[in-house]
Amino acid sequence: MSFLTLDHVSHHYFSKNGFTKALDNISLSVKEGEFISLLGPSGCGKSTILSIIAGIMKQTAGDVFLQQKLISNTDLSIGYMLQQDYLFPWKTIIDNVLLGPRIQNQFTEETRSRALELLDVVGLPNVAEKYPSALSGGMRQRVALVRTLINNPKLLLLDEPFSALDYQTKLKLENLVAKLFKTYHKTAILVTHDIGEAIAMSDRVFIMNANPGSIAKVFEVPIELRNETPILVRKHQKYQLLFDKIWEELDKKESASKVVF
Ligand SMILES: Nc1ncnc2c1ncn2[C@@H]1O[C@H](COP(=O)(O)OP(=O)(O)OP(=O)(O)O)[C@@H](O)[C@H]1O
Repeated sequence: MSFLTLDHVSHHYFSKNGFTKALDNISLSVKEGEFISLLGPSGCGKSTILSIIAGIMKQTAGDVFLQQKLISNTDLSIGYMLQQDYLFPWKTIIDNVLLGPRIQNQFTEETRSRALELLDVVGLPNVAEKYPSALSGGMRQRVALVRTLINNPKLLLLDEPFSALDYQTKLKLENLVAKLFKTYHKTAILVTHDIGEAIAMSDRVFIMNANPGSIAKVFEVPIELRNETPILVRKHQKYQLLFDKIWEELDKKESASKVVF
């Protein structure tokens, strides 16, 4: 049964620059516990899809269902993680993590214990009373991950969460997130420009067309790759084969948009 369903979703923006048809008739479904990635040329509507699922923006047409219920803008069962960590510099790490539950009047001592436990799980056992400026980019992004997980969301939306990090830190965080999400059986949608990251973390990879955004092709990641860590998966022959196929598909789109290198 589908956990998340997008049913003929279209979206148009109206701005001072005019009318943009961002999404055209997107239909997809994600199973519970599944990890999918969205890959596609810049401007194909990946972030627009996440904003609609998160309930931040209302689509122009179509419906979005989470566990068969229409998504509302107050749905706390959806967590959203972005490229920037958006930690408040004047608040300690623990206060940053607990900000959401406090605003939602859901703070209890149990929430605090859970926050400390999650910081421990992501390898940050001694940072609770520190300020964000004392942490590296990778550490801050791990705090952002804890802040996203503290509400125990059923669905996680990840918008290029590792793209600002150096390569080594990025691989380590991919590893951590993949392990954590498998352990907690989380359903997730990752937006990325990195083919390797999409293959390494996902069960399925969705390739998008631009102008307007639509789903062009869906690649299933072979089961052997799904059981590997994101670091080891890159050594697999099937990884290379899938990488080449996805590259070819994306290359067609870049050529179609007349970007020549
Ligand atoms: N607030 C907005 N007002 C007007 N047009 C917008 C707005 N946000 C996005 N768009 C347009 O909608 C289309 C889809 O944008 P979106 O940011 O969802 O794409 P994306 O695939 O996430 O891009 P990128 O990979 O560059 O982050 C683009 O043509 C963009 O210019």
